[in-house]
Amino acid sequence: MAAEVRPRLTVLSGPSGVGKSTVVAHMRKVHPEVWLSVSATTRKPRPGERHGVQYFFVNDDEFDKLIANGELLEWAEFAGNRYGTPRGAVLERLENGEPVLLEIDLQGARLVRESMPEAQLVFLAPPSWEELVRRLTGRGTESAEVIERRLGAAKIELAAESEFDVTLVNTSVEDVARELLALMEVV
Ligand SMILES: Nc1nc2c(ncn2[C@@H]2O[C@H](COP(=O)(O)OP(=O)(O)O)[C@@H](O)[C@H]2O)c(=O)[nH]1
Ligand SMILES: Nc1ncnc2c1ncn2[C@@H]1O[C@H](COP(=O)(O)OP(=O)(O)O)[C@@H](O)[C@H]1O
Repeated sequence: MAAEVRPRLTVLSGPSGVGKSTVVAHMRKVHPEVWLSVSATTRKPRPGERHGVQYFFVNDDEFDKLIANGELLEWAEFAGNRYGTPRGAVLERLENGEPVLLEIDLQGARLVRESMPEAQLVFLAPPSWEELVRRLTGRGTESAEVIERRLGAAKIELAAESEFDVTLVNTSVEDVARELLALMEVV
C-alpha cells in the first residue's frame, strides 16, 4: 500500500504584537524552504514593508474583486482593515505535498477549520498581558488609537485559545520557531 501523503496545512494565530512575524521570520532564516502564504490586505504598508513580500497591498475595490472572483480561501476584517489568503498558491503547494503556513487572525483560523478540518491550528500566546502590551507599544508602528483597537481584539483572541490544537508561549523566538518547525514536520 502506498504511504499516505498528508500535506500539512498549519495556521498560526495570536494577538497583534505577540511576535508572530518575528517567529516566522526567524524560522524562515533557518529554513528558507518553508513556504508562508502572502496575504492580501487593505492595510497601508508600514515603513520597510514591500508589496508581495509581507503582503499584497491592495485598495478596497481590488479586495472586493478578489472576493467576487472567489480568489480568497478565507478573509476577515481586523481592526478596520481587510485581510485574505489567496487560494491558488496554497492549494497548489498542498497538492504537491509541501507544508504550508498561514499567519492569520482568529476569524480566519475558524474559517479554515471549517473548510479544511485537517489543518492544525497553533496559537501563539504572550508570556503575560503586560508583556503583550509592552511588545505592541514597543514596536512603534501604530498610533495609540490603533494600539487600543488591537488590544481590544487581543482580549477576544486570548479568550479563544482553547479552540486551537496547540499553544506555544512566545518567551524565546528561537524555541518557538523550533517547536513550530517540528509541528509542521519540517525537522
Ligand atoms: N483572516 C486573515 N487574517 C490575516 C491575514 N493576513 C494577516 N492576518 C491577520 O491580521 C492581523 C493584523 O495583521 P497586521 O496588520 O500585519 O498586524 P500585526 O499582526 O500586528 O503585525 C493579524 O492577526 C494577522 O495574523 C489573512 O490573510 N486572513
Ligand atoms: N520572544 C520575544 N521576546 C521579546 N520581544 C519579542 C519576542 N517576539 C517578538 N518580540 C517583539 O515584539 C514586537 C511585536 O512582534 P511582531 O512579530 O511584530 O508581532 P505580530 O506579528 O504578532 O504582530 C516586535 O517589536 C518584536 O521585536
